[in-house]
Amino acid sequence: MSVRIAPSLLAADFTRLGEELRAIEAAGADWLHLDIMDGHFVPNISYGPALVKALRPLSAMPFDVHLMIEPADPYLEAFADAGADVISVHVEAGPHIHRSLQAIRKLGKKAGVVLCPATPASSIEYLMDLVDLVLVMTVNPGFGGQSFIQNQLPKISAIRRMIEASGRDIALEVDGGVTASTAPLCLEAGADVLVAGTAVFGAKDYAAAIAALRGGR
Ligand SMILES: O=C(CO)[C@H](O)[C@H](O)COP(=O)(O)O
Repeated sequence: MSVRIAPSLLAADFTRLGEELRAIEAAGADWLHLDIMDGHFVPNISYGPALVKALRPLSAMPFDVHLMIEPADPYLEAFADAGADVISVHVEAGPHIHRSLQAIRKLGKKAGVVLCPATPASSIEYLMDLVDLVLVMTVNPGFGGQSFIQNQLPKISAIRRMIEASGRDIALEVDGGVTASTAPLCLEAGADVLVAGTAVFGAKDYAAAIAALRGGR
């Protein structure tokens, strides 16, 4: 299974975002992960579609937009227009997740569903035909630099089994506290996309940090 590394912009130097984006791409990053926070669904505020749009011309990497916002539906079009390739919504962020996922697909984008650490794998059982990506949060969303919640590993494995059973091409992404030490556990459990903020942007050598996360895969 190929591994894709998606550095999270949240940990980049905000005074040099264009340079940071070019640096991670040159260092071998596969995707750019963009964390959108609303100060309501999560206790933090990050940035919005205007930033996604400003960065879009600077990179050919797929833009992986993680919406930590409630409600999400009124903003899907703005992120699609801004240049997102994948748009992910939280299963906990609204009563009609099927509608949100269908709306993302209708905008011509890949649809992702995200689970907070306390949310069981079974919550997405009836969504497998509507998603192109499942994102398992291994921290409670809202902040970078938190510790990896180890008990999410069986959930990652359970979702890998659900994906295999679906027969569909669905990416399995992990986000939160992913480092060179925790990355192999995530890959062993069945993840194939790793989001890392601190472990990449906090490193002196981005290429070495990304290679360490990939672990030779
Ligand atoms: O979604 C997020 C926070 O809600 C971040 O993507 C995530 O926490 C990455 O940061 P780090 O790698 O430093 O843990």
